[in-house]
Amino acid sequence: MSVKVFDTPEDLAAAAAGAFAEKAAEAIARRGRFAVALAGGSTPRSTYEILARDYAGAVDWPRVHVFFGDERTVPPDHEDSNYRTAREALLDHVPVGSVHPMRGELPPEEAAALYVRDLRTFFEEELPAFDLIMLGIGGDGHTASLFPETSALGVTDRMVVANPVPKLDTTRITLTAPVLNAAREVLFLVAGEGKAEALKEILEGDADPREYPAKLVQPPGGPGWMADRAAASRIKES
Ligand SMILES: O=C1O[C@H](COP(=O)(O)O)[C@@H](O)[C@H](O)[C@H]1O
Repeated sequence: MSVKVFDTPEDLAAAAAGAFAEKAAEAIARRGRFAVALAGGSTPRSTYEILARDYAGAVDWPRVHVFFGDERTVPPDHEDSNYRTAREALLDHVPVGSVHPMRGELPPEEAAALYVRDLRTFFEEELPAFDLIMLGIGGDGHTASLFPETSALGVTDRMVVANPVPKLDTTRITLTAPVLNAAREVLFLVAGEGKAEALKEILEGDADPREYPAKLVQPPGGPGWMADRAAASRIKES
């Protein structure tokens, strides 16, 4: 598995923004639209800011359709909301074609069911073929809101689920592995020393995917990985 390693988180963010723009141009040239699922958490914020600042005129934004890989069960203006991060950093600044937030303010089962409906309406196919899914990882090996040893990990017959996460005493809304693995491209962004051990286990360890759920993400061609030097400090140089 090859990992692109960057000296700083800023270099990583700049490269990720460039990759986003490149994938968008390719998808729009081939299919007339770019359907992307954004990552949550803090890592991608600077990538979104660079896209808003440096790519405002360089991406055909009205043909970009924005979805989310996961959401916290909070209202859209809450500081923990993945939608809020994306809106503040990117979506308020560029004229995207459509935005599809997960409804974190609703009961999570209802939010998951609504998102399934949203995906079906947009993609009109059994499994959505996202042009790009951006993901992060947690220091515990989770990705999207697929946390270690949680019920969502074994789900193969639903696209979106409400996933109870006992250790956080909450429930998250998340795309499931079949959707992540049906994407044309998946790109992981990983920054910081706190992710180094998990990244090593995910890429080089033989632990079960139930322990490191990011291992479940295996789209055709494999996922792409971009990491800063701190996150990549324990993997074999690639
Ligand atoms: O909880 C989450 O964690 C991961 C990683 O977040 P980060 O703050 O360490 O960047 C994220 O990818 C996921 O979408 C998010 O909801």
